[in-house]
Amino acid sequence: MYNVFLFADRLMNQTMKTEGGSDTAKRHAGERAADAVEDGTVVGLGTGSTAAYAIEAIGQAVADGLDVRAIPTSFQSRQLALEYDIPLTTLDAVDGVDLAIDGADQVVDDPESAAHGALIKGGGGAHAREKLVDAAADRFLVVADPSKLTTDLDRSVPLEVLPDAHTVVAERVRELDGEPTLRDAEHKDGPVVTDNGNLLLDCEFGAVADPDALATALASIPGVVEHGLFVGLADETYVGTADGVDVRTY
Ligand SMILES: O=C[C@H](O)[C@H](O)[C@H](O)COP(=O)(O)O
Repeated sequence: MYNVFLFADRLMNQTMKTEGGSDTAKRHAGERAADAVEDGTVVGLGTGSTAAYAIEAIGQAVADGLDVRAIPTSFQSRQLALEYDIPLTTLDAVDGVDLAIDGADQVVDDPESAAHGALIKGGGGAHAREKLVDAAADRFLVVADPSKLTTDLDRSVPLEVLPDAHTVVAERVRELDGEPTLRDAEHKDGPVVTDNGNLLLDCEFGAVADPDALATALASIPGVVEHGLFVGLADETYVGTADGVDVRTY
């Protein structure tokens, strides 16, 4: 019972991080994604309030006998996996990742666009390890509620940067017509420090016309550990609704 309250408390904190979005929709997306986890496989556990519902459902399946090994993408997802007794492993201890389930801050939902299925991630600062695991997976399944769908990626793009590099990276972002802001912590003086000991720059570019080109430009800046543009990585998005789930396949 204690674990249930702890989970609910954590989930509430995660949910407060996101603007909008229905918990019912998130739960539907997460639970349906957990159904895709097959016996005997390696699964990547994403981060955030939507992925947390998938982790909860995988935990229940494990309690019912499902055999999986999971690779968490953050301190948060590792803690949830431990609470649910989901067996854990690491990327360097497995031959591959069968399936990764992860949330997103924005998902391009426009079949006419070359960017259909492109994502912005990193609202929780976890995108570096998320990209590592999501990109390694044979199948990357995004879980989202309808508030995440967009025709243009127009939220700020998070960059995880080496601490010494934040001013020089910020200057390079301005040269790309972006406006960088060092992410401040809410319950600590100073900046957010990621799970990897780095800092975060949230970079406003307006509506990103060519996510692939911006991703290439950001990746080439020395000191950038990882950016939050996920282009060409997602295989499917499960969009939770009040009644069920709509599936996008790319
Ligand atoms: O760094 C955080 C991750 O990229 C999350 O997956 C993303 O922020 C979505 O989180 P949520 O499902 O809470 O909106």
